[in-house]
Amino acid sequence: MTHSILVLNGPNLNMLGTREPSIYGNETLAEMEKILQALSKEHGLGVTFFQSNHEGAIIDKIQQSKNVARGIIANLGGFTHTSIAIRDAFLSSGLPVLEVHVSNVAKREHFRQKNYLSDIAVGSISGFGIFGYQLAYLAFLKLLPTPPP
Ligand SMILES: O=C1C[C@@](O)(C(=O)O)C[C@@H](O)[C@@H]1O
Repeated sequence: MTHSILVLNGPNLNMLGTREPSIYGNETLAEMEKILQALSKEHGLGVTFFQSNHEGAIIDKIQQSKNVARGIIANLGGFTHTSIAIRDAFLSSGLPVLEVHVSNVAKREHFRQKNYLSDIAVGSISGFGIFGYQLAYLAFLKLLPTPPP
């Protein structure tokens, strides 16, 4: 869908709801998608979803989103801390990116403090569970000009 926000989730985020609930909570990706779809209906800014456990598939999706999506809400999971290639794909797309993390990454292990996305993102939301995706969507409503250019 053109002129939409792409919600892009990386590895292991398909396991939300059952994955380490003490860290990531009990809510699922499907529940998050339902909430954002309702927001999209209310506000008229389209939303599409993509999740992959594969770095190349994520890069392909970002490349395909150039001149199609209006912005990306991205939770890259573990790739946040490792992937220069995904960072490069975002830069090449020219799309505004809002970073989301379900857990508060700043409070966690040292190896999670390396982040290849945050300095090229418009902003980052971390530690609010799946509510973070909602916050990012609302931020895009503020940031993007209406109607689309
Ligand atoms: O997979 C994830 C999930 C995460 O991105 C989050 O949403 O809190 C944080 C990452 O460090 C981790 O590898």
